Amino acid sequence: MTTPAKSTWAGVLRTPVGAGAAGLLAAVLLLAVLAPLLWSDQASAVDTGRILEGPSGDHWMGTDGLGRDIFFRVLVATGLSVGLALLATAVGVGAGLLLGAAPMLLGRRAGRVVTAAVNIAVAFPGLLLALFFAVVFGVGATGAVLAIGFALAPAFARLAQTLVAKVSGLDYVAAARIAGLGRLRLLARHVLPNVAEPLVVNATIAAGAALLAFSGLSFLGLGVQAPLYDWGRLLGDGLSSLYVHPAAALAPGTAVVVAGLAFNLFGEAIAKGIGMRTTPLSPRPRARAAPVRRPVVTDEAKPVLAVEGLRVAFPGSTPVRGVGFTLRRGAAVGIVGESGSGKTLTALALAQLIEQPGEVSADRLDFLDRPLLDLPDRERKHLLGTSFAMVFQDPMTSFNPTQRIGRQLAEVSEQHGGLSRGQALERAIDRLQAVRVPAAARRAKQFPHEFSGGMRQRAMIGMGMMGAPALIVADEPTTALDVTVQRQVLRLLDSVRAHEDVALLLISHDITVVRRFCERVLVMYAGRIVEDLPAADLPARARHPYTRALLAAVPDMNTDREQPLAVIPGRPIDPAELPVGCAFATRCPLADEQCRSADPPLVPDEEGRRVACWHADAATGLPAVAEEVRVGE
Ligand SMILES: Nc1ncnc2c1ncn2[C@@H]1O[C@H](COP(=O)(O)OP(=O)(O)OP(=O)(O)O)[C@@H](O)[C@H]1O
Repeated sequence: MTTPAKSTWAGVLRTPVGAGAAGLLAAVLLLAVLAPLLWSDQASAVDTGRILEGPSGDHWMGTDGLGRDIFFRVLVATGLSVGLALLATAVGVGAGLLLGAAPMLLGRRAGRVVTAAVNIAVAFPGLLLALFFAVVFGVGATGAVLAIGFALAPAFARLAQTLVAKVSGLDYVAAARIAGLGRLRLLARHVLPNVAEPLVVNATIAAGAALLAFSGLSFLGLGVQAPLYDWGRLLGDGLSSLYVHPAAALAPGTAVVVAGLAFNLFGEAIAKGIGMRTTPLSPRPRARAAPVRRPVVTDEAKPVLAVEGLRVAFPGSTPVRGVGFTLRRGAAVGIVGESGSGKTLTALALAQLIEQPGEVSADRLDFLDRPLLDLPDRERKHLLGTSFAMVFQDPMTSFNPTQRIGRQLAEVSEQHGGLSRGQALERAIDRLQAVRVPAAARRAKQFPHEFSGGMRQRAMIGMGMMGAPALIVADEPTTALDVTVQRQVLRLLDSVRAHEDVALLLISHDITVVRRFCERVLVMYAGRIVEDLPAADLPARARHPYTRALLAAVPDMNTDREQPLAVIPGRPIDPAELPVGCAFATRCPLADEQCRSADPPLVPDEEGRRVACWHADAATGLPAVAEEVRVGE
């Protein structure tokens, strides 16, 4: 597990509460180690002549029923009290982590059973659980450690579950999955280090609670047994003579309160410190307050993205089969195709977001001239985090509903751009302004639900621009929006592309959108690119029967509204049941025996246009505008 960055600790220690709590905790821990070594003899020395004496110069806190010095006994008891409390906390955190990570390690079904059990256990009061386990494990220190440990476990399991689930959904964990890491390694290398901070903070606070619980069990006679003694036992012993000699109970009681406070205050101070963090935990590049500039310097003539033979395979199907294209700075390329043609999987594969059991392979997948599939995790994460922006279909699920928009945008620059919290927030406001969110400074403080759909999508684009993106992949970015807002968002993407010199890959099922905003169009069918042509060539020079059918299915102002809408006959192909020949053959008016027996290759012509059809030349005779083809006619 990684510990919080040095600067965070330094920050915590600089605050008065942090410094006080740290000093107090250090004293308690030091005493726990040294007191049993230094004063054990004085603490156990019996003096029958001075039984139950009150405080005096010889015995600052008086003596107990055997004339032993209470002050020394309280000091020596620090070792057992703190040691056992820490042990119980370790048991609780360990068991909690195991239970919390179970859904990730065991898979969905077994994970659900564990989660249900944890949910039930969390509902029981901790002290009740501790008493129950104390009875199960028997009276004594070991039993009490296990009892308190297991009583703490459900809360830690719940916390670990939430944290693990949150981190598991992050891009870099998905990326690590694609890199083929096993579940255990994924947990150890990518998940646990990222959930360590809140767990450590909670464990510190829980240690205070364990100390209290342990004293309680010992006080009740269920914990530490004679001749051993901890604060709880001393408290129990002292209580019997409370009216004669209150110091005998007050001294161990005060020790419990002070030590408990030390753990609690220190835990709270760290929590606050983490919240006030002014530098990212990792990685920490040298960049300072200056606006984030392009982190990867590339030869402008080189493509931003070069893809060859991209494949996405799942057990039993290969929904993306050999996709290849290049994208240059400032260029806009569109991918169109019906639902299920593999557009989204292509985008996810580019962003390294395909999850197991899916597998991505490619003859070439170079982003900013770096082979994405071969880069070390950390480098790939940084490269994608700074230069690759993704705008998803549903603006509602793109943001964390519990965090303010500005904070979510700022996080990107804190993580990857090396900006401080304040600087990152300033940049977030600037980016929100850039994507034309009105009153950006005020809006930055709002939660996602306070934004309209279009504004959320603009904020998402703004988030993509927190770094210096070289590529924006927008997957159906306007599907969830109404028509006027759709236009605004598309225009915004277009202006970002033009002004920031960013490459844009626009994915849509709507060929008219792609035609309008992109200079090149890739038409996908059954996981392959079947045609690649300049948008200006649509509709006249489209040579694939599928492209022409897509165009023909788009109604326009001249479409006769009395007639049923045109559709492409037949159904899209299931990637698990691909035919031997051309996948479009069953729906194609030009299909013949050759089409049914051999899949046509994607062939470029002298102008760089590519088409995969045995009858590409004949296809230009097919209708490509809506009123020319109607189902049922
Ligand atoms: N996790 C998965 N496991 C197996 N098959 C999948 C998985 N995800 C997607 N597919 C299949 O891959 C094919 C392509 O899916 P993809 O989401 O890329 O299509 P799309 O063209 O983006 O369609 P839409 O516009 O509906 O999102 C579909 O047939 C889909 O069923």
